[in-house]
Amino acid sequence: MVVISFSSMPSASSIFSTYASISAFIMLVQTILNQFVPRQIQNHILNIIHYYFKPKPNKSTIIIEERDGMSTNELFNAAETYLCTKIRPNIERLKISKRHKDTGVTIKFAQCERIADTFEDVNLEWRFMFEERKKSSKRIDEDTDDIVLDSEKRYFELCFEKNCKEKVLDSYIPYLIERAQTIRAEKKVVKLHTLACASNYGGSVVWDSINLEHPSTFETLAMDAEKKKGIIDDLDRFVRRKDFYRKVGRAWKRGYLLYGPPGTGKSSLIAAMANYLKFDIYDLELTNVRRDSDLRKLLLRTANRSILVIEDIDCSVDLPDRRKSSKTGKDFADGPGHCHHPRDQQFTLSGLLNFIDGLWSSCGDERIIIFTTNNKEKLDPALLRPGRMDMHIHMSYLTVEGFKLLTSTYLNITGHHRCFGEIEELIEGMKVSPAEVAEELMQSDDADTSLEGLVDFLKCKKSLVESNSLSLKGKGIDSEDLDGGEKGKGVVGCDESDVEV
Ligand SMILES: Nc1ncnc2c1ncn2[C@@H]1O[C@H](COP(=O)(O)OP(=O)(O)OP(=O)(O)O)[C@@H](O)[C@H]1O
Ligand SMILES: [Mg+2]
Repeated sequence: MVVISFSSMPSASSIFSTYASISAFIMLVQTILNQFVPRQIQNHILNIIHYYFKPKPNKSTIIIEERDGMSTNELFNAAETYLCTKIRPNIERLKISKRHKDTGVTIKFAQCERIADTFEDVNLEWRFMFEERKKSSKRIDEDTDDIVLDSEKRYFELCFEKNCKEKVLDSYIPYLIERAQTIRAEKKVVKLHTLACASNYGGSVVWDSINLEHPSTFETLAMDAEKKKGIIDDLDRFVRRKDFYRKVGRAWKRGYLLYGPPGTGKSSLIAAMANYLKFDIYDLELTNVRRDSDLRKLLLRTANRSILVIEDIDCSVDLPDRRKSSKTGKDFADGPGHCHHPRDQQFTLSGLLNFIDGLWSSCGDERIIIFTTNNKEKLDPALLRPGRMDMHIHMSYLTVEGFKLLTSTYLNITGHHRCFGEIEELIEGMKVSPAEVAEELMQSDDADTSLEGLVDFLKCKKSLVESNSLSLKGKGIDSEDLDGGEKGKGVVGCDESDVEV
């Protein structure tokens, strides 16, 4: 909610509705004084009348201070961010700074400034002001958690015609907040939060963050174009559906399950999603979490507009299923994806799922959760049931279309190359991951050498696969059975059983 204070005071001139009536009044007084009062006293009286009755501009002023008590005034920050995009050459002094983790410089005003703006035909004048404080006041810097001494009071004055007050409050201020959010989102550095052991917290795990430098984007991902568009549209729909989620009474979260063989781009897709949405990633390494209570603490310390990632869910930790853990209270089943738990591991799949579906998702907004696995069929059914993961995305082996994208990003080849025919035939007849091909394309600066190397690599892999499958057939084993359930090698895309909410 925005708290507003106006600084305009009722003036004597407000007694008169127009400038014309004030002027008429002054002329009348002057005529009377001319007849009865000596010249010197006349001037004195007229000065007083002018002082109190001079026509005042019909303006309102909003004051936006930097602090509201001890807290930061978000409107001040929004105004500062917004106005820095309106800086004209006439501004003489600016402060610029860059912290270690920033990608660009931050611009701030260095002296009192006036900046004009217009919004739907309303003329607005901003004034940046600061005053020396008699006594410095302490505050905590929200970025660094350091205690800072403020020796000056900084604020903005926003002046406009009085009759535009409603438009300014109801439309211009929300517009300014939204613009500032967009500007900040564009400049935002995506962070990767990983688990670290904090010795000063009794050895418990805490989040530690670094800038996410992963350059993966949707443009560089070798995927079927239509499926890629499907994922982008899904993300766009998710972020703009705040009111929808509220209306239907659902927590504003979305779950994705990425599955497929190693090196097909599951982690790259996560990075592409984070870079696209500018959401931070929380990489939850389950093997480092011992108890449900630790998990809860960690999840509650994740921020809004973030992606919680649990990679290799089938093998990162043995997660006993809900039924067995609730009945026996101890650790559990053998079988696919289940091995014996270490004794001190009091961590359950139900703990994870309950918390994610329940309290965690209702405690924040715009949460995305992504599980990845190489073996979807080994996952606990509790994870796969409809409604749990909203979209199942199958990342599969390289297609010809994917190969074309890789050669354009890695080798800048957009047209044809003499090796393409042979490579495409080889790719169509075998299972090769984008990671393997990408690795070959990086072998040389020279495109011809890289592509010739790729042909050799693919031929070699093909003959290896063929001789392996021959020897397996000799032992009566179907090589398809050893392929982690990967059926065929269709393009990367959504499963037929994808669940859409
Ligand atoms: N679909 C793809 N498009 C473009 N590059 C890809 C793709 N898949 C893999 N790569 C390349 O291969 C590397 C490894 O891929 P990535 O780590 O995303 O695979 P993964 O599916 O997560 O594998 P794993 O199952 O082993 O975790 C990436 O850094 C990227 O360079
Ligand atoms: Mg991965």
